[in-house]
Amino acid sequence: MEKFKPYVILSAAISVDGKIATRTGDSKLSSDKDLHRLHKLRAKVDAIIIGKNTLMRDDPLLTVRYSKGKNPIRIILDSKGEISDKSKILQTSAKVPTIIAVSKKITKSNLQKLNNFPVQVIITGEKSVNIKSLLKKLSEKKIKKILVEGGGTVNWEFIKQNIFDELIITISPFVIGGNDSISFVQGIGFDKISKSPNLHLKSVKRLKNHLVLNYRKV
Ligand SMILES: NC(=O)c1ccc[n+]([C@@H]2O[C@H](COP(=O)([O-])OP(=O)(O)OC[C@H]3O[C@@H](n4cnc5c(N)ncnc54)[C@H](O)[C@@H]3O)[C@@H](O)[C@H]2O)c1
Ligand SMILES: Nc1nc(=O)c(N)c(NC[C@H](O)[C@H](O)[C@H](O)COP(=O)(O)O)[nH]1
Repeated sequence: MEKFKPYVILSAAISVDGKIATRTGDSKLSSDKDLHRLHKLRAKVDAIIIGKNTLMRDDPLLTVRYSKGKNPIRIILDSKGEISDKSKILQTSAKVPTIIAVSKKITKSNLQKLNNFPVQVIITGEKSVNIKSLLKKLSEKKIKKILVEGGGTVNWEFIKQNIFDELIITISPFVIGGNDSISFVQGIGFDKISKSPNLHLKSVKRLKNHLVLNYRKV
């Protein structure tokens, strides 16, 4: 493990066929019990990372609401700074610390839009956000533990670049199917099983019809 890197947990709720959202972007897979578990976990990390598409589709708050505890810093990967100024994340940025990570592709007007809010903008990467460099900057800010809450494109980047330590996956009792629905891990994927990270199944917890699997990278 590189010394500069914070501890990274990838988290998702998947259908039994490995999807995190339908082709229309409907992603409500967790049960209330599972959301309580998720919010407890949020309270134990220093920051949460999501991708721009998840923000645009879900308009999340990424706060701790179903359990007690502090809100982690919210970090959005948004290469061109395209998120809406009406989004809940920007609208609540005075109350919850928020970082928007962008690349050099951001336009002046989008940078100006983000700077109208009390968020920190981190510019790294040529086309998309350079995640390794971002993690290094976050570790310099004493951010030690990060929860990555997807979506599939972001998950692939962390897995492809081998910059995660743990996976916490809830298997929800639904089957979604479809070539155009979103998988837990998008991107081109590995061409050989041997290229996949090796995972050690650390625990299995049953929450009624939902199964919470905790894997560590070997
Ligand atoms: N069920 C779940 O647990 C769960 C969790 C999260 C998201 N979702 C769903 O996933 C869908 C969105 O997933 P997605 O795969 O389309 O998008 P995503 O949320 O992974 O966002 C991808 C976008 O992030 C931006 N980005 C910037 N730098 C990047 C980098 N270095 N690497 C990767 N992305 C970078 C780019 O604009 C990119 O297109 C939504 O429908 C959401 O509801 C489900
Ligand atoms: N564990 C989990 N189960 C789900 O069923 C689901 N849809 C997500 N999705 C993660 C993504 O980051 C979402 O946008 C936030 O879970 C919404 O977060 P808020 O409630 O607004 O805090 N995550």
